[in-house]
Amino acid sequence: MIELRDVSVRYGRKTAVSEVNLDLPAGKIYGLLGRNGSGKTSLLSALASYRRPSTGRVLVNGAEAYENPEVMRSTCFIRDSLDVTETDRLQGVCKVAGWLRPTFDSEYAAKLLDLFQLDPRERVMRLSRGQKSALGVVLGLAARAPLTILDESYLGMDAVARSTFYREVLADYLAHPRTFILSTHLIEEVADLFERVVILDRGRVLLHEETEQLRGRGVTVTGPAAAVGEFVTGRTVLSERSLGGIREATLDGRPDPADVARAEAAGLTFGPVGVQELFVHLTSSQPLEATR
Ligand SMILES: Nc1ncnc2c1ncn2[C@@H]1O[C@H](COP(=O)(O)OP(=O)(O)OP(=O)(O)O)[C@@H](O)[C@H]1O
Repeated sequence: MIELRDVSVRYGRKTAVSEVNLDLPAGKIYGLLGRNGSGKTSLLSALASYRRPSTGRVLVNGAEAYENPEVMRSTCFIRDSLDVTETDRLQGVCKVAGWLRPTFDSEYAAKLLDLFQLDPRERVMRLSRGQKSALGVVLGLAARAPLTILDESYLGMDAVARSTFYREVLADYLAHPRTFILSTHLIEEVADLFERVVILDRGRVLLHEETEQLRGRGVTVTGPAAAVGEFVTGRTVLSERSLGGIREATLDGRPDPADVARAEAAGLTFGPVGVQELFVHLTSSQPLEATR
């Protein structure tokens, strides 16, 4: 269990994280979402003991995390800067990771390098942006750390590499259950991985809930444009799109079951809502109003 108690992170007069309280039970995949500058990296740095919170405490299994060798050994934090020697070859980087971390699986690392088409003899400084991110994912997954934190680890990766990344996170999590925290701006493509979602907004926790519960906060309604227009009148529409005479609207909140039954009888269909749409709605100050 990871507990954050009144955690604040300040840089001089700037408060990046403000009195955050969170309980994160172990053995789940968490998605950490938030707009640019909302404090995700600052919070993760405190969580990973890379930074002492300006106020408050981070506890891992009841023990103070900061400068705690036991906690640091069981935590792997992959961030933008990667914390590796630029002139090293990838095979050397993996070797060092193996020396530093007893749980590091060198065979799995070699398999992942191959999956991401990374040449083990290449030097870190010669990698492209996306390849560097892939190396971060290799190090993060092969570390098999009980707490694995991947901070925007997809940056620059192409669609194939990202899909490999998500597939491997899920497969390796199922084979070796542990706690993952992934921060991302590519919400929809990764949302299915998350068991729980934490949304930060201007340094504060706006929401922490099961992904399914979050999806249940809204509903999509699809059907003939006029009928959908009639149904959404007076309701909050998060987004909508039309194709030919068909319109799909995403609504905030769950309509009354009797209204849904009547609408279904009239040919409208209802479905779950996307996490990204809810995120945009919850973190932007101007939701769309219902229109006919
Ligand atoms: N070293 C620093 N010195 C001063 N201010 C900082 C520093 N690092 C971050 N900040 C500020 O703290 C706030 C939170 O930054 P942080 O990087 O934690 O946000 P983020 O949610 O990770 O953002 P993004 O999604 O854009 O990466 C921002 O306003 C940022 O300008």
